[in-house]
Amino acid sequence: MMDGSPSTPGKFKMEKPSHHHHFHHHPSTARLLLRWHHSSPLSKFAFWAFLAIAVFAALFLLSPRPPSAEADPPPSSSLGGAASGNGGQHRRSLRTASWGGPAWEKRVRSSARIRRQLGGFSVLVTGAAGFVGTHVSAALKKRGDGVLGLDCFNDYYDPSLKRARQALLQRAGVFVVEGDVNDALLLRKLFDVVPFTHVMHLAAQAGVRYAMTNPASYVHSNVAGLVSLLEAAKSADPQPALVWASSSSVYGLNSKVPFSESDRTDRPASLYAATKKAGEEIAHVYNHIYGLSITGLRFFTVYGPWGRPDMAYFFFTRNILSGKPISIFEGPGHATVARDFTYIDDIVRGCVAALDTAGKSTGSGGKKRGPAPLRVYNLGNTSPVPVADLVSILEKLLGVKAIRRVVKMPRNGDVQFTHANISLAQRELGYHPATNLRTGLKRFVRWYLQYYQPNLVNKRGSKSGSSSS
Ligand SMILES: O=C(O)[C@H]1O[C@H](OP(=O)(O)OP(=O)(O)OC[C@H]2O[C@@H](n3ccc(=O)[nH]c3=O)[C@H](O)[C@@H]2O)[C@H](O)[C@@H](O)[C@@H]1O
Repeated sequence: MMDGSPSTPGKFKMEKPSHHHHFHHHPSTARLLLRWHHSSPLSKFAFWAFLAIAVFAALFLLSPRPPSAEADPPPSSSLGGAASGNGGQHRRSLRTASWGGPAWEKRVRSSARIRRQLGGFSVLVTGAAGFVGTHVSAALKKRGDGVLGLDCFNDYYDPSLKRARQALLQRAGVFVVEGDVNDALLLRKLFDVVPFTHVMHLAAQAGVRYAMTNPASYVHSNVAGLVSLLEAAKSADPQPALVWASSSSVYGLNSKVPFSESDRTDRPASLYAATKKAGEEIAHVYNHIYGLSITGLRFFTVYGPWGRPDMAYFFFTRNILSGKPISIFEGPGHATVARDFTYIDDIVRGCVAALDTAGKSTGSGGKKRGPAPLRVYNLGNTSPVPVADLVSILEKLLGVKAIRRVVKMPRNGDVQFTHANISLAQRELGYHPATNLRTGLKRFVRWYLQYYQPNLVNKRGSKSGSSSS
């Protein structure tokens, strides 16, 4: 398994039960038993109490882990919603639903309050503690829109990174409610408390290869979670306009480049892609029946500061720095594997433009009043880079040679090549990506070192003046 692999439900290895020990053949066990026999009632009580707690803790830890990642939700902490599920596997939660109440509602309202004069939005951002969600939330807040976040803080990747993003947002005045998009009660409550003008739906189970490990998680977040959200949005009055994250992976085995929105998307190569494609079809239904204004954005391999540790550029950096080998995939016949890597700031501009240009939903209270917009856009960089070149850039920026292992691309859902045609987004959203991979990775590396090795950076910084540009 690759080092960058996320934590998975399977990561808790069950120890083989060892209760078939024949302790009467075992002198030390026999001695222990004898001692136990003569021990005081108090220490026996302590023993049983300890055992009960251990069993309880083990049951909790071994229960299936929650689903989604980047963005999407189960509970915990003081504001957690109801227990989140994972397809058929529901994670047990020791916490009870604790959202709601006047103080909580006040926080929600205050975070969602519009603070600019003309035409401000009130936006519910799902997956707000995710990579893209954090950046979009901060950008909207900065220009005076009201922003309320929702995130489940699951452990698909290190939740402490999500917590750090949450802290960042909190300082900016964005409250991130902890809860699952599958929690219909919580969603209804949020729409009752705030008349959201827009929803930026970024909660999802991301990652292409992890879909082979935990398929249920993709169905839970990307299909059931999306439907749950659309149900809440269509019943809300007023109905919000919805912008959500689809994926470049929907192009699947499409070999016509660059990929245009009108190209075939009926040959996904991964379950992840299939759930995103399903999302696009589901969007059509809710637009058609309920008059919801919906915009799908097909993101192309988004990278940058505060990024996702499960993505290649991120764990390559980690491995290069720690002297571990990295696997660079190649296609059949040594064919290059390449991605249209897109920098986060460009993506944020695309997201905000999609919100700005989203027409209104026409329904209310679940009834359609007229046709509403249904749109889909590629948000890429239109400049694919081979993965091997990405590694060379990282080597230069880090000043460390990578230990490269070129391996045949495993049959794990990856496609060989992505390349976005962005002319539609250019025309209709004014989307003009402005960051090449070198510049974007430089900013990523600067953030990475500051975040993970602040002491080293400060030392280096004090020797050479400044490490940033
Ligand atoms: O464009 C998208 O919609 C998708 O972009 C990324 O998916 P991916 O492009 O596969 O990004 P990485 O997982 O970071 O992989 C980047 C490249 O590195 C390659 N790779 C990955 C892992 C590895 O060990 N070696 C390796 O060469 C992959 O084949 C791929 O070409 C995200 O992870 C998805 O969540 C997102 O939906």
